[in-house]
Amino acid sequence: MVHPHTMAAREDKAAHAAALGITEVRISELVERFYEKIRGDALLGPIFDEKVTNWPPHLARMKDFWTSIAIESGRFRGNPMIKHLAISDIKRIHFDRWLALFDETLQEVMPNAGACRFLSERAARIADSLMTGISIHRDGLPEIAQKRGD
Ligand code: HEM
Repeated sequence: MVHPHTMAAREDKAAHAAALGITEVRISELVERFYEKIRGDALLGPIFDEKVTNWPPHLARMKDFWTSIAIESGRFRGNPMIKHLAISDIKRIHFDRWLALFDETLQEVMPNAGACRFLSERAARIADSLMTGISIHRDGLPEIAQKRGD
């Protein structure tokens, strides 16, 4: 049985998405257009070209990912941190460019400012946590290094 609290949270999420006009069709459009821009981008295109050899499954996963975030939890099962740790030389500038293209696509696809803001904030938060994870993986925790005196 699904726990009643889980059920309530699930309904809240679906209701929130519906109120903002975030639908599966719009998420699908968002993902398709966003990765078109990414592939044509001078900074990000080459990174994706190297890693993604088969686009349809990647796009399907990303649709599941955004559906999980915005409409219905549990659609996506994956490990974004591991995937991004495996990209050498990924830096803040890449995330900033990624977020700029994402925001641009939101404006084209989503029906109102509230939907754009919601998805933009979620993307920015995830980008920050990926970037933090990548920095710690590379350089260790600066506070700990300081306490060690190195
Ligand atoms: C610097 C910017 C970024 C680059 C270059 C990048 C690149 C990639 C690459 C190459 C993959 C692996 C594809 C594959 O192996 O099939 C991937 C997967 C993924 N990315 Fe990113 N990404 C970036 C930012 C983000 C951000 C900000 C998010 C979320 C808001 C995100 C969400 C994901 C997810 C959910 C996956 C699938 C993970 C999985 O399958 O377990 N990415 N990304």
